[in-house]
Amino acid sequence: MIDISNVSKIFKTKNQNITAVDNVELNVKAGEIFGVIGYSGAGKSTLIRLLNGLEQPSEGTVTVTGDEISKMTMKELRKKRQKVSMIFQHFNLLWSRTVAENISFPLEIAGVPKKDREARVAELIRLVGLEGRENNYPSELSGGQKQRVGIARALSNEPEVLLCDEATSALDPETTDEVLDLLVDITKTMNLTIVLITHEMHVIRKICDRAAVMENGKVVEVGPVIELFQNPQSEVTKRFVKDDISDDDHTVAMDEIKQAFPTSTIVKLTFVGTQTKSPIVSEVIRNYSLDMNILSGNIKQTNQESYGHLFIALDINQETLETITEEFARHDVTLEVESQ
Ligand SMILES: Nc1ncnc2c1ncn2[C@@H]1O[C@H](COP(=O)(O)OP(=O)(O)OP(=O)(O)O)[C@@H](O)[C@H]1O
Repeated sequence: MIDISNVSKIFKTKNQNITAVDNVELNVKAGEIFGVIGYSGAGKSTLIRLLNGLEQPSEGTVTVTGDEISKMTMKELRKKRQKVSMIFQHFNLLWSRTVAENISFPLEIAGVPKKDREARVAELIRLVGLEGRENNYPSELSGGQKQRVGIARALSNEPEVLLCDEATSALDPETTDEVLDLLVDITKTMNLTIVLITHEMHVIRKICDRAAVMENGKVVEVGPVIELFQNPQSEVTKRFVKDDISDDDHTVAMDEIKQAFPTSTIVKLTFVGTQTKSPIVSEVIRNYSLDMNILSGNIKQTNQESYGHLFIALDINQETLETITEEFARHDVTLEVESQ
């Protein structure tokens, strides 16, 4: 679907050459939500702009749905951008046009007849949940609603690829989640492939299938999101994961916990890509008639799996402990004894 092969982008300024993208090799599969994460200056914006020809590579090739972007003429690129569309952090709406007129704009440029445009705009407005707002101006909308207009506009020409440039960075956490949910929905209903760039691991965790981590223009790590969380390799990935989990609190409290439950066995359950949605903990506790206290925990959800940990205090004998350890293991949950 998308193939980035040995791509570098060097900006030549008066005083220096800046390597914004450094020998990057990436593939994105059809139907995937692929994330690129990195701190400011890592090269994310430059990389995503290479995908629709807003930048041309200094070296290497970028191929999107069969077309090598750097070989295309301006006219071909303009047409291609209807199929590889983009949404932006600051929405980039036309302020003197209403919601409906903003969404209609790319259709006008593509020469779609008025009647077809109106039907398509109405459909898009429904799709992004903006019914009743057709005649409002962008200044009359909340940030989340503005981004919904941006999404509807980007979808008007039925793209194959949607590029998202920090699309939720200007939004509050709740609105961010709503917009992310909308992106997941439209990926499925419209057979889209999404490439998004972000500096927030939360965004990657919530909706991406795979992600690449960038630093100094290079991709330092790439893989399924759950693997990046379970087993981050590079320092920068570890920092992103740690910021998202922020799970240090239990170590501080463990001594107090032991004092509070002197006769209990304290165990740590680790969920590593646990696929089951069934409440496995309560199931095991019920089946073995155990007494349990949940002490602390941090379970996070990726778009498919759970990961994280839970500390619990149990009144349990050794034999049952061994049995439930096996039971949890069958559900991809690891049980470790912290204190007995
Ligand atoms: N047009 C340009 N001319 C010169 N240097 C540029 C240009 N665009 C980007 N750069 C430089 O390339 C490097 C990567 O920038 P880029 O904007 O791609 O990073 P980023 O990860 O998207 O960061 P941010 O999140 O802050 O936008 C930076 O050092 C930046 O200053």
